Amino acid sequence: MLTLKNVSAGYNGFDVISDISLDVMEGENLCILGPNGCGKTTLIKTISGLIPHMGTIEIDGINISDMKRTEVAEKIAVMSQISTIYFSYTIYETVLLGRYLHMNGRTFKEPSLRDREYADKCLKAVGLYSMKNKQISTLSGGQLQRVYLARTLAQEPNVILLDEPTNHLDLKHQAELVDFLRDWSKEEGHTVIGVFHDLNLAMKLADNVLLLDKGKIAAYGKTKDVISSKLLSDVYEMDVAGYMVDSLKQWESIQNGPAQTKLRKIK
Ligand SMILES: Nc1ncnc2c1ncn2[C@@H]1O[C@H](COP(=O)(O)OP(=O)(O)OP(=O)(O)O)[C@@H](O)[C@H]1O
Repeated sequence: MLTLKNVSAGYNGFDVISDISLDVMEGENLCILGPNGCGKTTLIKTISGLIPHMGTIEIDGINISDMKRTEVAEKIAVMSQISTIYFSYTIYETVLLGRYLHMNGRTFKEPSLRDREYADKCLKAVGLYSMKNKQISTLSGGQLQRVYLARTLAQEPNVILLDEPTNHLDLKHQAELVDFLRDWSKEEGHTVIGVFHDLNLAMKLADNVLLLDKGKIAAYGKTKDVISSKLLSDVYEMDVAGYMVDSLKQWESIQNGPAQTKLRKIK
């Protein structure tokens, strides 16, 4: 569905990612992992056509360099990171912006019944329907992140690209997002590619993992194979599995340990 062949890209004439080749199939969840500054966001920006690249990126066999930006946007949607809000729209209006491509020249003020129904469907999917008339400037980081997810879904893309989509979400909403993305990716014609720092979430979501190190592929393959590989610890320069097991032991000791002194609720 999405193929990269020997892709390199960067800024001001310097490559940040180089020689990236991958093949993402319909129904697949691919997680991109790697330490800070290794080029994960740059790879997402490259796939979405935001920065120029060398090499080939194809979607359904068509080179994205031969497609108009609107044609790429019909196939690929990027769930943006939270940025400064300059204009305050309502949640509903923000999600409706995701319908722009489907509006065929109609203005933002006159969405069709289908546009409105689809925006509502996306709002229900992220659990924000009941507050759809709130201004986005009044939302918490986690709520805003869910609005952006709804806007991305409203675009009705085949491929969703996510850059650290869970960084403002509480534990429950992280788990819900991962479940949601897994289900969404298994619908016909869908694929999810996401950057995650949380390896546990990546393990829950990913069919395959791409591990980046200094802009190059350090490992690429089935999630279990990449996560269990020694390369993971080499790239992160720490004993990743040991760290995870230690954390788990602490949780186990809490679960199995003696009753804790009762904490008083502060009123
Ligand atoms: N707009 C830009 N102009 C110049 N250099 C940039 C730009 N954006 C990123 N870089 C550089 O490219 C490199 C990779 O950055 P990128 O944001 O892709 O990394 P990342 O793996 O997503 O990092 P993190 O995990 O910290 O979010 C870094 O050295 C960064 O300084």
